[in-house]
Amino acid sequence: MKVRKALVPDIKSIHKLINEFAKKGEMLPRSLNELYENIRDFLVFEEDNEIKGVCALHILWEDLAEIRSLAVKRESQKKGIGTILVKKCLNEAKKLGVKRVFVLTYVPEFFKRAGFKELDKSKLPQKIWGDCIRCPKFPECDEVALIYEFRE
Ligand SMILES: CC(=O)SCCNC(=O)CCNC(=O)[C@H](O)C(C)(C)COP(=O)(O)OP(=O)(O)OC[C@H]1O[C@@H](n2cnc3c(N)ncnc32)[C@H](O)[C@@H]1OP(=O)(O)O
Repeated sequence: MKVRKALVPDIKSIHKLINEFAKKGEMLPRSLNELYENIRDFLVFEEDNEIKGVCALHILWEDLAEIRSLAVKRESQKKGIGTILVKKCLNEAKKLGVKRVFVLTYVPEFFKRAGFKELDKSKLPQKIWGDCIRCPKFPECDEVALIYEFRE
């Protein structure tokens, strides 16, 4: 078992994993193009030569990053993989010097267990809404915003 940076040959598996959940409305879809362009944001959880989980950390501004596209294969859920991936992304954000990491999600309870606090979406800077125009739900966003702040 290992968590590692995603590689180009992983993208098709990552695409399938994310979009299976996206088809059911559980998370936002990602195109192959977006995945290749942002590959350096992605971590994968690999076990028995299979990608069982994926998560991305996207830096947005001097003091703000976003955790995106977290997905764990249905049969591998509830074994701690999602938490491991989120913690790795938070560690990376800390190392990079980012002070706050937010998520937009339909599973706020999972992120609360990982130390995130719920936040009024309107408190997030305008900059983050740039990507929302491509979201199928725009402008009726029903995701919950949560934030993780590192202590000084
Ligand atoms: C920013 C975004 O990307 S939001 C998109 C999130 N992704 C999805 O919703 C896609 C479908 N869901 C999944 O892939 C997974 O269920 C995930 C990623 C949400 C959770 O991954 P898992 O590996 O199952 O989580 P993990 O085993 O680390 O669970 C940690 C804790 O959260 C709880 N938890 C897991 N999923 C959920 C959930 N959907 N709602 C509430 N609590 C949850 C677990 O019960 C566990 O609690 P415990 O510590 O008391 O036992």
